[in-house]
Amino acid sequence: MSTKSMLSLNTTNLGIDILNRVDLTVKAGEVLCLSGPSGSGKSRLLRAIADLEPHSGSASLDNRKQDSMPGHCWRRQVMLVPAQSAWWYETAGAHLAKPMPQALLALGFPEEADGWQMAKLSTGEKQRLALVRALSYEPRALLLDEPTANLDEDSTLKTEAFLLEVIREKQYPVIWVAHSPAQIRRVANRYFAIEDKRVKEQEIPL
Ligand SMILES: Nc1ncnc2c1ncn2[C@@H]1O[C@H](COP(=O)(O)OP(=O)(O)OP(=O)(O)O)[C@@H](O)[C@H]1O
Repeated sequence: MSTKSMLSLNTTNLGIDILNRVDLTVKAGEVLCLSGPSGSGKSRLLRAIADLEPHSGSASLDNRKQDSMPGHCWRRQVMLVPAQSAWWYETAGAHLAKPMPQALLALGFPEEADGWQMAKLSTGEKQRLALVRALSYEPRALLLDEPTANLDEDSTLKTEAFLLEVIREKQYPVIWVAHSPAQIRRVANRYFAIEDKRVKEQEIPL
């Protein structure tokens, strides 16, 4: 059964050493793309929002504040998919909170992928599996760190289309770190870039 959460993801005066005063509001179903030079703090901003990194200021899901709950409860709701994920179990399927046959199929996995040995998966397969794992936990917001970085053009387009469909259906607020102007154009509702230690809104590239 599909459950819509319709929550907005907010940051208020959030800061880390290399980023100042980040105030973002991402509405339900909205994709906010974020770019910036290498080392400008994109991944660390996502980690701070996921409460995995010390920071000042706060983050909230509607009126529920990050610091009102234990970190692991917050992260179940505000799900970070890092550029590189850690894997604990022997098989792909063992990492999923519930069977996800449609998502696996949509991301180009064959039916038997559930039983695949993690050690044999390619980087791109792991990246797609990390998205399926995140969705299997039924989060309420997504933080995606370059989710198609290791994928070829065809898989990139497939993955974008799949994510946009899920985001629309579930109405997740999403922060999506992306470098490619073409991808930003395809997926972003709003676009921000890091400049001079600040996150600034920009025109979506033409
Ligand atoms: N725990 C830490 N304490 C202090 N500095 C750190 C820590 N972790 C990473 N850094 C530094 O913070 C900077 C920002 O790192 P981050 O991974 O957020 O960059 P990024 O914008 O995501 O870059 P890229 O596009 O290359 O992935 C880097 O210079 C990195 O070396």
